[in-house]
Amino acid sequence: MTHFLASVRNAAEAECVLAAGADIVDLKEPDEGALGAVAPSVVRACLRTIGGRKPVSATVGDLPMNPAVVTDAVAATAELGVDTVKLGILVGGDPWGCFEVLGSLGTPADLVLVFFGDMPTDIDPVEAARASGANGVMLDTAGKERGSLTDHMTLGEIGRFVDRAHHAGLQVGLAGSLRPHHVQPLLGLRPDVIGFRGALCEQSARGSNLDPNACAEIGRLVAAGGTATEARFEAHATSAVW
Ligand SMILES: O=C[C@H](O)COP(=O)(O)O
Repeated sequence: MTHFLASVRNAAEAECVLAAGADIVDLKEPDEGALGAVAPSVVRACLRTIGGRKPVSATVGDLPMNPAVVTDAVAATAELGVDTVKLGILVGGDPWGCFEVLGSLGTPADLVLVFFGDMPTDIDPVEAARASGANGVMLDTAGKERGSLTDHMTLGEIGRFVDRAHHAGLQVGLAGSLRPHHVQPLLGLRPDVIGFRGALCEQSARGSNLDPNACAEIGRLVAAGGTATEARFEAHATSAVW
C-alpha cells in the first residue's frame, strides 16, 4: 500500500488534508524552498491539532551539508515531537560527515533522506541511509519551476531507486511537482509514500492556499491506485508508514 503524504504550512491546512484522507501530514513552508521549514511554534500547533490521528513529518529547511548545522536542525525538529524528520541532500559540503554524526545522534524521530531528481549527486542513497541511521529515502525535486520528477528521471530510473532501497529494508517516498496523471504510473513502482504540495493548491501553485477539491481528488486517486496496485503486485512487506 502506498501512503498519501500531504505537505502543509499550518494547522488549518493539516485539518484540510486529513479530511481528504492524507496518511501522513508533512509540515513544510513552501515559500522557503523545496524543503522549507515551518517555525517551531507552528510545528507545536500542528501537532496539537492533529492530535496523533496520523503520523507527522517535518522538514528542516534547505540546509548546507554542514555536520553541525544539519545535526542541530534534525535534533531540534525531532525534539518538537514529530514522528519523522526529512533532510534534503544538497550538492557540496560534507555529506558523509553529516551522515556520520546523524548516525550517532539517537533522536526520538525517524529520519528520511530526501534526494533531488533534478540535482543528482554521487551519493549512494542506501549507503547514506546506513551511515546516518535513516529508515527511509525519498525522491523529490529542488527546483519546483523546472518540471516534475518524471521530467528529470525516467520511470525505469525511479523504479530502480525504489527497488534498491526496498531491498535494503528502507521505506521509500516519491514526490516532486506530481500531478494527478503521475499517480497511477508511480504507484505501479510500489513506493511506500507518494507526496504532494503543488497539486493540492489553488491553480496548482504550491505557495497558494490549499484547494479542498484538489486535495480530495488526490486522496481518492492514491487510495484507488493503491488498491489496484496491490491487486497486480505482491504486497511489499512493510508495516510502518515510513
Ligand atoms: O514532500 C512532498 C513535497 O511537499 C512535494 O511538493 P510539490 O508537490 O510541490 O513538489
